[in-house]
Amino acid sequence: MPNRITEKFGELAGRDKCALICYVVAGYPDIKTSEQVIDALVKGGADIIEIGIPFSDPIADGPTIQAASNSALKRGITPEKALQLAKSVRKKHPELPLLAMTYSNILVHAGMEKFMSRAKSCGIDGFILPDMPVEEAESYSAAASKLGLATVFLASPNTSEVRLKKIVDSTSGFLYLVSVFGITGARKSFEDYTLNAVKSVKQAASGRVPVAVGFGISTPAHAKFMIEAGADAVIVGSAIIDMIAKSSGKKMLAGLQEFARSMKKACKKSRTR
Ligand SMILES: O=P(O)(O)OC[C@@H](O)[C@@H](O)c1c[nH]c2ccccc12
Repeated sequence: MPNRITEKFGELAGRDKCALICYVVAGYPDIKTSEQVIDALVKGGADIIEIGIPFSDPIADGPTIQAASNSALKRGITPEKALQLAKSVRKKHPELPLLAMTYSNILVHAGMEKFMSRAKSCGIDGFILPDMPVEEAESYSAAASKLGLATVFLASPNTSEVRLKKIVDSTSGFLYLVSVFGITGARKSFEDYTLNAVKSVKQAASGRVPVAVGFGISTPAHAKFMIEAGADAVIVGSAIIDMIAKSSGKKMLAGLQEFARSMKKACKKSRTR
């Protein structure tokens, strides 16, 4: 089922480019600014945006994103307000692939299909639910395919071959490979096991679905490392949230645009592969 995500990957592959996927927390530091953050990242070259819908118990998130989520929740962000943000971004960026990144409790609480249908009407192209294992995703995947929404499933460096096959068969849009063991948060460097994981997941995906790598990526060199291992996209979250926490106003937005530009510049496939 083609949608903005698959079209974007197709367009980039044709130009030997990789996708830069950026994660923002809806409502952090406030709704208006999070929309300006998205504008700045897109201006800098971000290809796909993950809109984080803050949740009270973000188990897979490191301190940076937990703090941002808690701050947004304290300022009164709700799933509905996060979807309103998506709607406003959609108006400004008709072709920008948008993913809702949140925890399955939010969907279950609101009514799975009802929430997904509402998200679709606000311009969301797909979901990433880090706590939705592929083994329990039947009704979620059924609702998504009925609505024409992508469901991005996650694999990690120690995902078994059998489970990886299930994830490749079930994921749509792209497959999210978590680069390291542990939680989100900018890392200084990556070890060989990450390199080997990218290669083996790419092999398992065998061209059926793009592979995006996330967790810890915060510099162009990191992006290059993942792309040279075979990644079709890199995902950056905490490094962006850190920049928002450390700055404000026009300076912060200009910094984010420049950061996205420098990361996007590294997102090109080396022809030698
Ligand atoms: O923050 P990092 O280390 O750059 O990783 C991306 C990550 O933030 C984003 O994709 C994400 C935010 N919350 C998550 C929860 C689980 C998996 C992934 C995520």
